[in-house]
Amino acid sequence: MEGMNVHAGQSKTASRAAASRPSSQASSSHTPATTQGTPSKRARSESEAADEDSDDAPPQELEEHYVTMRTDVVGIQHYAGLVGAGEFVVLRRQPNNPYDANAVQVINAAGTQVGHIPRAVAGRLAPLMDANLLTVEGRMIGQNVDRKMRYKLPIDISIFARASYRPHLAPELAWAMPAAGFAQAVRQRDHQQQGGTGVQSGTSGRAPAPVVDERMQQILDGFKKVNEDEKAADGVMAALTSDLDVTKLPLHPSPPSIASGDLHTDLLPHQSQALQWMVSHENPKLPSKIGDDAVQFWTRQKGSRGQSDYWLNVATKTPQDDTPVLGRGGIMADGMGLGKTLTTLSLVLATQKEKVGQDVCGATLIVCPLSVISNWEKQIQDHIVPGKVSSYTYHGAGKGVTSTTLSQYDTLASDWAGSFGNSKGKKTKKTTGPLMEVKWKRVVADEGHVMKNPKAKTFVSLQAERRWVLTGTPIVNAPNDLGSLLTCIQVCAPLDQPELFRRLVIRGLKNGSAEAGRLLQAIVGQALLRRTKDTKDKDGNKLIGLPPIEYYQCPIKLDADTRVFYNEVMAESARRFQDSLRSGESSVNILSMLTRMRQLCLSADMVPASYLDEIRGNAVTTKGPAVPINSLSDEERDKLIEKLRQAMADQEECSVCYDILDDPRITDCGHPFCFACITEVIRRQAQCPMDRHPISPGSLLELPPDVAEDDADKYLAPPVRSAKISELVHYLQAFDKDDKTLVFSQFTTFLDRVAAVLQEEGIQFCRFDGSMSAKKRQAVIAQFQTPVTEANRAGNPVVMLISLKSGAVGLNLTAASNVFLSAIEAQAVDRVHRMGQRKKVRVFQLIAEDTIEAKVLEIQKRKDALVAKAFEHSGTRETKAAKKQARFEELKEIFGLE
Ligand SMILES: Nc1ncnc2c1ncn2[C@@H]1O[C@H](COP(=O)(O)OP(=O)(O)OP(=O)(O)O)[C@@H](O)[C@H]1O
Repeated sequence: MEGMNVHAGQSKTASRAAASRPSSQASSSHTPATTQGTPSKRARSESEAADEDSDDAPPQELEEHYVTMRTDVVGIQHYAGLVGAGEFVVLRRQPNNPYDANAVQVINAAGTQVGHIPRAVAGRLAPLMDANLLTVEGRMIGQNVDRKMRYKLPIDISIFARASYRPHLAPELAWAMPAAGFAQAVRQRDHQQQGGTGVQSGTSGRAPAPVVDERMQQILDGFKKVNEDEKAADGVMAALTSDLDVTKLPLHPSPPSIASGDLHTDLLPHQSQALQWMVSHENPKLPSKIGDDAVQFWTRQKGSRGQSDYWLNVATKTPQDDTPVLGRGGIMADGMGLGKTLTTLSLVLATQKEKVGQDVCGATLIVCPLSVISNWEKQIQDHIVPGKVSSYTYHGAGKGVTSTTLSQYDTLASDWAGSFGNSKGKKTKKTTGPLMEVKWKRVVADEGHVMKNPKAKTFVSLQAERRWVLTGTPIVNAPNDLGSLLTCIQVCAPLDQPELFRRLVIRGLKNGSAEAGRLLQAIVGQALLRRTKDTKDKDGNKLIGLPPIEYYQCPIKLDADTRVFYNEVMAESARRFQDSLRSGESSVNILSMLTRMRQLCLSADMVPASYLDEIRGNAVTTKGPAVPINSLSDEERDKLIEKLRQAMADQEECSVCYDILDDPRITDCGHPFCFACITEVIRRQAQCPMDRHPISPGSLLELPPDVAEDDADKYLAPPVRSAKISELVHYLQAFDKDDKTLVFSQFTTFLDRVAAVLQEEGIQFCRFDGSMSAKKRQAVIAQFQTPVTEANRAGNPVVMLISLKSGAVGLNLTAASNVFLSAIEAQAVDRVHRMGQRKKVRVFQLIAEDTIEAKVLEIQKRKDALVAKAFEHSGTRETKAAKKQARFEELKEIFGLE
């Protein structure tokens, strides 16, 4: 989506201060007809789309630049808003203006009104704006920072709209063209379309350098690649942070330590530096005099001729009299395993005596994925002297815990669902409950890169003095990830507003503007600290000494029966895929075929024998009426439940939204969907999208409440020895008997099968997956992290079977020195290759020869991003249409159809 030149007509820039977008889409006599869709259903603006899960965004047509014209902002004398030359301003419709129903307000980046657009211009623009046919943006040419009495100020107004509207809109906008008398603004492409700002990295706004230097080029090139290749993100981060010499960061003068009686562990130097950096970012100070470097982009400026000094935001060019409010916090983005948890706990200790504002409690709330909660508990236990920090793990309201009780702890750890309700219905955002009632001293989002809407919105709605995001991967998919993090920490306002960030940074980056790159670099310099395992200290040593990693790729030969089955499935799948490409039919079935082929590579029995018939279309399908679930036999019902459970375990996608099943339901004809998706389908056509079987709300079945934990073992599969499982066991038996090993899989059903064989072989193992409670997870990790000794050998697991989805982030599993993976997943390897690891780490990839696995690896080498997306079901920021297109391309490649 970021790649699209879609601009918001009603920017959110000023939304904190004032009104929201007019909801009416009043049709007007100016509304042109179009043969390409109804113009009144204009592509949503970026700001609208950003309010929702971007995956849900409908396909959008690009808006393009139509015209930039120069006019005035009038009525300046009536309003308090100050503007600087070059400042981006918001043009907002004001339909309730008592003097002019067509009024268009001009609002500065700080959200204060500056004036209006002249009545004649507004009269032309308003109907088109109301009909959502175009987007109008303003950039000031004049300024009133000197506060001299003025009635008007020149402004450039740019109009953007869909390309397909041009034949109809162009006549409507003829009045804006130069020939019609309007002075066409000098077309400063770099400014108008690329969001130029004139900001120099980390400084107080010198003139932009005209040439793109090498490092900047690296940033820009990197960003072009980030969408395609996650690995490029690391390079971009390195380039973005290269301005800061991290070796020169000051140490904390008196960090919590063994000597101070607070910790059992002394901080490493890089942690002490991080602590000092965090403390200073919680207490930022505005520049004390004119000429001092900008802080969060605010500089002091001299007022002209007897006027008092004022503040100028050098990024947005916003001048103001009021002292700017600086954000407190930042993004602690040290690479994985550098000890961000202990650094953050030290921040809690080091600031325990700091004064907090009125009504603010002294507690730090840490919000993180469920799998990471136990890590916080464990690290508090391991590193902090008992009694120094009071901590509590919060698993949700309803247990009688009040906000008053919560606010009395020093730290609280909570998972997202625990804090804010689970996400039944994707857009749920719970903004009530005890956590929302407390004014926190500090809120911390751990593994903060998982924060997308609505999580980010919920995090933003927590009341806190200081806000932190901890993440080892600040850019996951796109540069806008940094914008989202900025929004979460509310630092560098008003750039923390998504709309402005997109306008000033993202658009420019997309167009290769060095100025936008410099602005981003400056934002990173203000708000983010990042070192990696490869960063060297001032003596040239790595920050943490880690043993080496060795990677092994091990080819596996499928057994003869599986090979025959596999070849048939592959041939049939490729044929079906080709058919679907020809007919334009959805690729739904093909995606599940892909999953089936991957399962065949793991263990043939994961795929039912009837599967070939099913994909050949020979399976009997019921075309009778919708069957109410309560009329099914127990046996039929159990079968459906089992099928749904399997779909969940395999992380199958919903065939309607192409996303992981959310709040799943299974139809009586046996197809799983998200509840919201299938409900919408039923509303429209009451047929199963997979086989056209009639369905109704009554023919949907949901999973019964969670299986009791202790029953989990009863799901052990029969001990089937596929080629891959046999090879895995062979390796495990060859390892030193005290070596510990992680076996990752995306399919928990595969882990079931491995478990059965390990049990038969007498190899001690434990499991870690999404079905386990936080308590059980913590117990399992503690058990696995216990080194093997003669005394405990009997009950000490040497293998952990771990689900990739729930175990790849945030865990400390340094007891293991071997890792088995299907694809090299950096995050999974980082569970083991981190501080505390003493042995050499070996990473094994068991790849079934001449299969989709091998093919994918081959592609991976050529086109990393393509494969990453096909095999990972992690959400991205692509629109649904873009995602679908990308998948098609991936599949074509995998099936050898290109
Ligand atoms: N100063 C220290 N001395 C010894 N061990 C430490 C120190 N600081 C942290 N550790 C240990 O290093 C390991 C990694 O720390 P931590 O989990 O905080 O990393 P992280 O930066 O949060 O990584 P991730 O991004 O993967 O969550 C933990 O086992 C932790 O206990």
